[in-house]
Amino acid sequence: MPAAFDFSAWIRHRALPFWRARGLCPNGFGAVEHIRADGSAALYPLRRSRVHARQAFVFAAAARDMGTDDLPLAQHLLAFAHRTAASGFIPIASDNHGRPVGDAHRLYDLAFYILANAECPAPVIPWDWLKQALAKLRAPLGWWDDRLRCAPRTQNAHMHLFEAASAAHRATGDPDWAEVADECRALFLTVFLQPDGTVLELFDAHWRPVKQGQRVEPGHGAEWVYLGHQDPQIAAAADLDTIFSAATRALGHAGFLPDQADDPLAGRRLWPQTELLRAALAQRARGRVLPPHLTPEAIIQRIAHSYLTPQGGWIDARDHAGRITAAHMPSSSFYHIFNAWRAWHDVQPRAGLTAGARASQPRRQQIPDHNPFVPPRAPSPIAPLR
Ligand SMILES: O=P(O)(O)OC[C@H]1O[C@@H](O)[C@@H](O)[C@@H](O)[C@@H]1O
Repeated sequence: MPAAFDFSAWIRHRALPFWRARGLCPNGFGAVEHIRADGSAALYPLRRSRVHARQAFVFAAAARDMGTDDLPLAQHLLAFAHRTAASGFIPIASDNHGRPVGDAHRLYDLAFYILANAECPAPVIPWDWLKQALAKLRAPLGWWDDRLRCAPRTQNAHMHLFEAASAAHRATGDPDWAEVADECRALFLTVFLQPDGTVLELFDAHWRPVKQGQRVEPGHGAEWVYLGHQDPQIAAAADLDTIFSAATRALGHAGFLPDQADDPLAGRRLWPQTELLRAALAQRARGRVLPPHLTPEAIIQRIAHSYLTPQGGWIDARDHAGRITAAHMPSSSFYHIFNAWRAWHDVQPRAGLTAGARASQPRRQQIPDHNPFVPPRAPSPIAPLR
């Protein structure tokens, strides 16, 4: 089945202009936390630190892969994120005057600082600063989730640290980042991944799974299938087919991944669907024959019609019955969408390229501006650009 939805045209001509126009603080204090359903930027809610870094990643990636002029914007966002951490600790968030709020120094947020820095052709944040920031969270095995060593410890933060450290190693060739990735990989293979292919989320200080609140997020299983496919050591050591089967066992009747497995009333955010798309692309690249409802073409159509808006925004969450539950579009979801676009176009991470060579090799794709949704779809509840 040919894909009717033009993902590239949507990203270039709808999403990037929409988020450039509305997703940034007009006073220069980073990215907004979300855009409201009426299309207006929400200027007052606190902006989580990860949001500036994730949007920096997206704009740097667009500059690199699509040849857009977004690199200065990415650099501005990441430099702002860095400034909010002038104390040496990454705040939980910043306010609409750019002031840091909290100093938890979360591993999860730091992972996105590292990832965005690696995406830029030259570091915006000194790599040594990022290494020191990580050293503040060092644990006997892995890293603490924040500087207060709050429990439970999470696989999620280490999954994103694995992604970021791998990117930092590709960008710099620095073996220190390879060591960070090695440790996260080992944790995945020996602690997080279960024999039945599920991935547990929560652990105590000694990496024993906690019982209370323990859960399985199939979106994370799907994410590991893609990350594992990109990583020869995981691909050799883990059974990606079993992980893919475990994640897709949770699929609802309409073909969407719920946020949580084993809960018939679980809602479904946008991001598990983009991770399912990446996992399906990985499985196909590995020569697996996918059932019709799990082909990448089928998944992208479902994403386009259930979540993406013609204006370049998104409906971020629906409940188990498909009803819209998100009142706004979080900026943080663009990172997932852009990564899915990368996988869809098989844009591979490029190892061994120097920063200068990367900067001079943007993929200047010519993408015509036409309706990315073919055939025309029902009007979106999101207001058009004014
Ligand atoms: O909830 P936000 O910040 O949009 O993040 C969206 C999701 O990203 C994924 O990669 C995971 O880390 C999830 O646990 C997280 O919920």
